Amino acid sequence: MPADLTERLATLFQWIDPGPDTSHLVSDISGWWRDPAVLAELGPALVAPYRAARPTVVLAPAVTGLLLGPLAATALGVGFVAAHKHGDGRLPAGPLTWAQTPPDYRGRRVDLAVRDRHLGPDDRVLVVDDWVRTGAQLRALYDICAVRGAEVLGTAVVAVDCPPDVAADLRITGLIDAADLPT
Ligand SMILES: O=P(O)(O)OC[C@H]1O[C@H](OP(=O)(O)OP(=O)(O)O)[C@H](O)[C@@H]1O
Ligand SMILES: Nc1ncnc2[nH]cnc12
Repeated sequence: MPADLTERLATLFQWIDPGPDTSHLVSDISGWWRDPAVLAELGPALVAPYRAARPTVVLAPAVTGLLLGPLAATALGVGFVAAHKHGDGRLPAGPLTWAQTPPDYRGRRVDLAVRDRHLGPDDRVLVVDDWVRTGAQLRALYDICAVRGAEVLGTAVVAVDCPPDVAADLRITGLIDAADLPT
């Protein structure tokens, strides 16, 4: 993890109390996008561990992945594929491959879909996301890649908040350990 970037990610992060109707704090990562130097460095830092494996495409889930994925893809000079969530009202038309997640960090099972024409057997896929807790969404993305015959190289996230065995199993690299974010 690049030490200077990691430090700035921590400085720009906040936990927010959404108000009296909510029992838990929510993460606010908007400061990462607002800082021009961090925004410019995120893509190159995320993809650095995977360059040698020559990914052909970056895959990321809605909604935050739609921001981070293209930063990573442009850093590599490859294209970007979005994974859409059922229920967000913006399902794409045409042939799709679906997978359902195990229960995620909110206890939800999420249905994710990827356009078939954008992912295939010639692809070596780098998955990108902002945060990983249970790995549920990543597992569904890996399932979709398997159905499409694409090879998953691993996942690059900003904040690693999962047990080490999950990180090892899913080949996750990160820019900051969530334990190092301010409380
Ligand atoms: O490891 P997991 O338990 O799967 O949790 C991590 C996922 O959950 C968050 O997304 P969320 O569904 O909250 O969507 P968002 O990007 O719209 O915030 C985060 O962006 C990851 O995709
Ligand atoms: N964005 C996020 N994704 C997963 N787990 C989280 N915990 C706090 N914020 C989170």
